[in-house]
Amino acid sequence: MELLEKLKIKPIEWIEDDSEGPKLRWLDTRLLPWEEVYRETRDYRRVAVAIKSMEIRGAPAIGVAAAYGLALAAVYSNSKSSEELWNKLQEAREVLATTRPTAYNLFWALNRVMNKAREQLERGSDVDDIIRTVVDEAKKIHIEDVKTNIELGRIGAKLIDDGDTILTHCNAGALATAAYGTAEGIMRAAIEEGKRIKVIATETRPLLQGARLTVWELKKEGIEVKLITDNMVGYVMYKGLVDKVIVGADRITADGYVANKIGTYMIAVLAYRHKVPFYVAAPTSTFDMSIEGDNIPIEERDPDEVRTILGKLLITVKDVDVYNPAFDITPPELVTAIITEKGIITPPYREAIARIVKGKR
Ligand SMILES: CSC[C@H]1O[C@H](OP(=O)(O)O)[C@H](O)[C@@H]1O
Repeated sequence: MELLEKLKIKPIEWIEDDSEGPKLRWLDTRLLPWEEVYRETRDYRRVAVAIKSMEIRGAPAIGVAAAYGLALAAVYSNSKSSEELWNKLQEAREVLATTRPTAYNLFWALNRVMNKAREQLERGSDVDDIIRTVVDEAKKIHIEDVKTNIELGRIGAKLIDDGDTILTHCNAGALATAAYGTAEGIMRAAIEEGKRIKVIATETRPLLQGARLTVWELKKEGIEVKLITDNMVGYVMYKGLVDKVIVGADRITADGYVANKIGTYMIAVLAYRHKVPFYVAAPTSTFDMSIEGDNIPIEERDPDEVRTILGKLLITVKDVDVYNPAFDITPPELVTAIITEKGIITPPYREAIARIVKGKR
């Protein structure tokens, strides 16, 4: 875990040196940029609440948190047998899996931990061995996410030129992952290589992840960032102020359809119209190889997220009907390239994704 110590922002931490047993600690992103408040728990159900309420948000971060949720369920299950432990893990998986439907990393992480636990169960391992396996797998997912982001950043930085202005949407940074970030990871890597970049961040209505999180994250590290409202993207591109777009992803299908924060599709269309490269940064754990086309489940959230500013200021008639999809879907023809920790994926996507994600030759 020494790698984690070097990173400036650590949004999720597994704490073991506590006399009362291990616990999970996380930065409550809902309170940024005003307050840096850390929460902690030993109860996997509280982790589920943190994911659903978006204290913890961002596809990779959700996966890491859910994996640690299973670890907490195992550690505090008080099971008398391996079968009892397995049943309790299945209950915990169900609670964690029903928090948010779109980010594929959630299901990828839960399945990876459960598969390891099942392997131990089928080998006849005892309760302690299964608990150890679950905790160790969650820790592996955590540290792998950091290493993945760093490698993805290094690979993606090749696409960035000195002097580029990069537009990004929502937050795909350290606050959306275990650390370092995907889209913002590419920005960090480019800067570490000595490239001078500027960032334009969209505010990202309705929950303002761009204004609240991306701006906070980049300013904290001295990275030049300019904030715009979502409806300014067209004019900013019309004026030629954007050299590249880099966004994250919540789920990518086997043929390159990209689910990401609502507003991403609009930006992709504008980038296509203005011939601006539109890059998607995502670890291979975001790819759902079981889906093709735009059949991605899109989360619809509380209407009051649209009716108010962060639940505090009503900005419309209080009972107005609302549509609040948290994500949209960008078709592959609008995506210039998908940057992963295993390489840069370019069209034709179905074949290239199978090669990179599944390692198929
Ligand atoms: C590193 S990908 C993060 C991805 O997740 C965000 O969604 P949310 O804030 O609702 O969890 C957004 O779509 C980001 O691109």
